[in-house]
Amino acid sequence: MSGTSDDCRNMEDQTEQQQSLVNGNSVAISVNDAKLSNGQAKESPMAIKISNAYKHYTCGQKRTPVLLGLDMEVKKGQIYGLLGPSGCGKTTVLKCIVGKLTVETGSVRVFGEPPGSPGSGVPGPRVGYMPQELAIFLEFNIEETLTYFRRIFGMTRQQYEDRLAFLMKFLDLPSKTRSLINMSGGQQRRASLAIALLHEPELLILDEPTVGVDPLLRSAIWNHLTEMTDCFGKHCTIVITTHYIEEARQANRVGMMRFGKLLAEDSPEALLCRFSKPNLEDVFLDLCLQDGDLETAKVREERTQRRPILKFSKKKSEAKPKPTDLEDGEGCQVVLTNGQGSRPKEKVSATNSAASARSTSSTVAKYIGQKKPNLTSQRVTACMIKTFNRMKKRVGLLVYQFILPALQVSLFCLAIGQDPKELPVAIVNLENQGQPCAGHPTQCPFDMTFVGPEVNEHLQNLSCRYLSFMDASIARPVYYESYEVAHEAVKNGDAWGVISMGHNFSRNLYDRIFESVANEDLTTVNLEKFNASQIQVRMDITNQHIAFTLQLKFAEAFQLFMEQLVSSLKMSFRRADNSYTLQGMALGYSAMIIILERNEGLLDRTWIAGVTPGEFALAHFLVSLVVNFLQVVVTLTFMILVFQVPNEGSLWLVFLLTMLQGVAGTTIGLIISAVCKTQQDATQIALGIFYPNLILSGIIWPVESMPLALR
Ligand SMILES: Nc1ncnc2c1ncn2[C@@H]1O[C@H](COP(=O)(O)OP(=O)(O)OP(=O)(O)O)[C@@H](O)[C@H]1O
Repeated sequence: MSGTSDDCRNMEDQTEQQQSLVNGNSVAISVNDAKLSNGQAKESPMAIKISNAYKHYTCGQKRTPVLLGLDMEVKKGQIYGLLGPSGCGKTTVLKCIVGKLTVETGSVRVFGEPPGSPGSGVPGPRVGYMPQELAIFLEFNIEETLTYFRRIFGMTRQQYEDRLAFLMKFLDLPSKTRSLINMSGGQQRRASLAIALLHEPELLILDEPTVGVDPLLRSAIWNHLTEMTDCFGKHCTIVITTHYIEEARQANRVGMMRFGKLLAEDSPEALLCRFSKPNLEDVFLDLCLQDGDLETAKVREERTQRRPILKFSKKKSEAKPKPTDLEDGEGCQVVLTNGQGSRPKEKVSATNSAASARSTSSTVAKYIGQKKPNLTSQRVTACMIKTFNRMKKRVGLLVYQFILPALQVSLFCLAIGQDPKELPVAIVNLENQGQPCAGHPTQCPFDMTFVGPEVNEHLQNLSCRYLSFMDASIARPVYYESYEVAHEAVKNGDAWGVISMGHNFSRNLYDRIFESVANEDLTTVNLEKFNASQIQVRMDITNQHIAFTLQLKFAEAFQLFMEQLVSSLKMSFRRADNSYTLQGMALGYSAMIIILERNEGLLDRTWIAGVTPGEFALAHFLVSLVVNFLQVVVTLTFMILVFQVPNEGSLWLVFLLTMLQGVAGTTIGLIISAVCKTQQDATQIALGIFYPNLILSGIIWPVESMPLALR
């Protein structure tokens, strides 16, 4: 440990102006900012100002307080190190700054405006954000990743090429075409940092950027950050959180945070001086002791209750926490460590500092002061290209997108809508003593004149002729000698129904037809003969679909039989038309897309880069439209060309209707994606929607049979 009282006195001269108290009304000025001009301290404009911020998270019934009257000030051109133990609320503060979260009481101002306000540029190109999680497209390579953000930020190709070359060298990244998934954890974090640095924003928000980075590179990163704030009229402001408290010695100003408030905020030197400690960790420990070390969760809870979070009082004096008294720094000693974590002025030699300076001078100025430009189409295009690229990378998804619909249609056409096969049907033909009809003629002679059954063998055994029109591949006849036995077989499940015809079926049917032709009035037909000429059908309707199919087949056979018979009698007969409607529902693929991006942290990054929810949704909608178009083409091609499903109307209307179904599916998918946090939730909701849709759509049962309200 070494130090001199002269050093400390110099420091005190500067820190007199700093007043680094959390709730101090005096203006805080960092060491680097305390430049004298005409003998007067020139105050840098404020980049970030957080006043009396309160916030809590709600998880079910549980409210977790996170910010408890936080005050924080960051001036333009500063590197601000936000330090504190895990869970104290650092990330929450950063998210409030970039506009991802809002505070419940108090205010947050970035460049003088609330984040998210129109024209503030935050979220947008004025800010570069590196979240704690990786938040990168792992299936992309570095170039593809940075190109996505280049499009969002509207950088020219030349600017991008220069910056890419610099970042590759500076961050020691491997080949720009290597997939991120094949990189080490440290390389992935550096790629994530490259995204935040790409457009050289005015405000850089870095949430633990040096985790998993080796000391040499960590030092180079700090060096670069320092250059960014030093070289351009102090326009670039950096807020950085880190677990390595000592590396924050290189910041212009540090805020020490605990339990949702700042215990102290000042330059590292001033803090070391005031507390007479050799390092910032010891300073933090001292501050914790002052704040009430070993403060248990219970004590904290009590403190929270004393000062309710949802207090809308504007009286700052009531809400602010007790300031840490740093005023007693008189006579303190500046304690210098052995060069580790020295101030920016004593830079650690950066491996690529020259490259850094070159690059920054060539490109930074182009972005400084740039407000959120009106680049809607550019950002939508960026999101669309990114989504197409992601699809291209995921072969499985591509298969899902285009091959699955074709497979589904094929399965649908093969498995659904076909007639059931080989259904046993009990036949009781008493006219033929219950025996099969082998040997009986089934054809009427051409141009036969009706002369009566006695003299025309072709009109005998009409029961057999009727049975000959039955499609045996669907209704397989099983002959029984009595109705009772046949009925028993149906009851036992050996047959799906009974067709029975009486002893004199042909004669009675002939008489019935003859008499109706002669009298032109069916009501005059003898009732006994009428009954004896009927074909009796009794069905097992436990499976309604099979029962309906068989009834239809029996009716079709009867229609054909009568058509032939009546035409042989030179009578007219009108045949009814059949129609078959196939209805399908397209499933939108989009239900998972937003969830995946959100869970990977990519969505936040995209928001903070300035893409609005509307632009993001539009991009996904347009991509879905293209996907739908191809799906519909594949589906209709299979249905119409391969499976020959008849289309009686306009093909364009069929195409349009199918597209509209796809659009409906996509829209539902986007809504599900927006409201669900996990893929499991989305799957459950999608399934939950599917069944009511299926049941109410009329596919299974006609809508006409439903209660009016359901229709
Ligand atoms: N979405 C959330 N819902 C409920 N609680 C949350 C949520 N996000 C954070 N928290 C809680 O809020 C507190 C502060 O979290 P935050 O991430 O801001 O801490 P941190 O200081 O950044 O921690 P670390 O250094 O470990 O990243 C923690 O107790 C955390 O569990």
